[in-house]
Amino acid sequence: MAPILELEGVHAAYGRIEVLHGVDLAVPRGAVVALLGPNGAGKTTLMKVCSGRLRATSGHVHLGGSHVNNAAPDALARAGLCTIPEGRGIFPNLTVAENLRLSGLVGQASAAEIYETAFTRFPRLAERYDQLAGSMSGGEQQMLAMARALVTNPAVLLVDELSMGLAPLIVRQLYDVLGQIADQGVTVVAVEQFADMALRVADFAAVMTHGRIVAFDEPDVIRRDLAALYLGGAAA
Ligand SMILES: Nc1ncnc2c1ncn2[C@@H]1O[C@H](COP(=O)(O)OP(=O)(O)OP(=O)(O)O)[C@@H](O)[C@H]1O
Repeated sequence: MAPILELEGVHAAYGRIEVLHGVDLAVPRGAVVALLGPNGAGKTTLMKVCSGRLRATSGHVHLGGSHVNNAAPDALARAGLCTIPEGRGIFPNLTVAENLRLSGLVGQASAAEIYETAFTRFPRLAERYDQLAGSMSGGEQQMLAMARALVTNPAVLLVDELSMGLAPLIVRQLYDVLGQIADQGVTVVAVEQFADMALRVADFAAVMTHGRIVAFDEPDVIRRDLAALYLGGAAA
């Protein structure tokens, strides 16, 4: 089956400094792909290119078979690509309910449908319906970010550092939910520093160092080779 998200020879830069040096990545439809790599490897930059927040200077990005290099973030969202950015992208001064209603606009769902989707998956958010998002715990905020993504009914979900600032137990629970979301047919790409957590639910893992993908394989293979890949970079 053709990959749902595919990158070919993608280069990207901040000003004159190139950060992605020819990224090739094929994300199979319905899979969970963990995108691993050391600090500064370019993982977040790759997410930005995929979600239309940074233009590739060359190369190709395909979503569902369509060429989407220069597509704007809102057009990509309508095409089924949803991003949970580093820092979660929620509105801290709005309530849980308001945050959910805003995201639902993308899919044109009613408020009742939005709440049902979000609260079925995350009952704890229902208890905090009127609470300001910024006053919730980090784990609850990440649940809200995931719920906001879910209500857009995405085909592909890009998640950047789900674990950021959270206790390992919470991270484990959130990854379990991500696995359940994937079981419903959503393709997931999860950028993660804590390789173990992401590899537990991943179908495949990609390792990025120095702006290139240096390995793509099943989690057990990547787990075994991870240290060498991080250190060697160009070894694979
Ligand atoms: N807005 C920016 N302007 C200039 N350089 C940037 C910018 N954002 C990132 N960089 C640089 O690009 C490189 C890749 O950064 P990126 O955030 O993509 O890496 P990462 O793999 O996600 O790292 P981390 O795991 O630490 O978040 C780094 O050298 C970083 O300093």
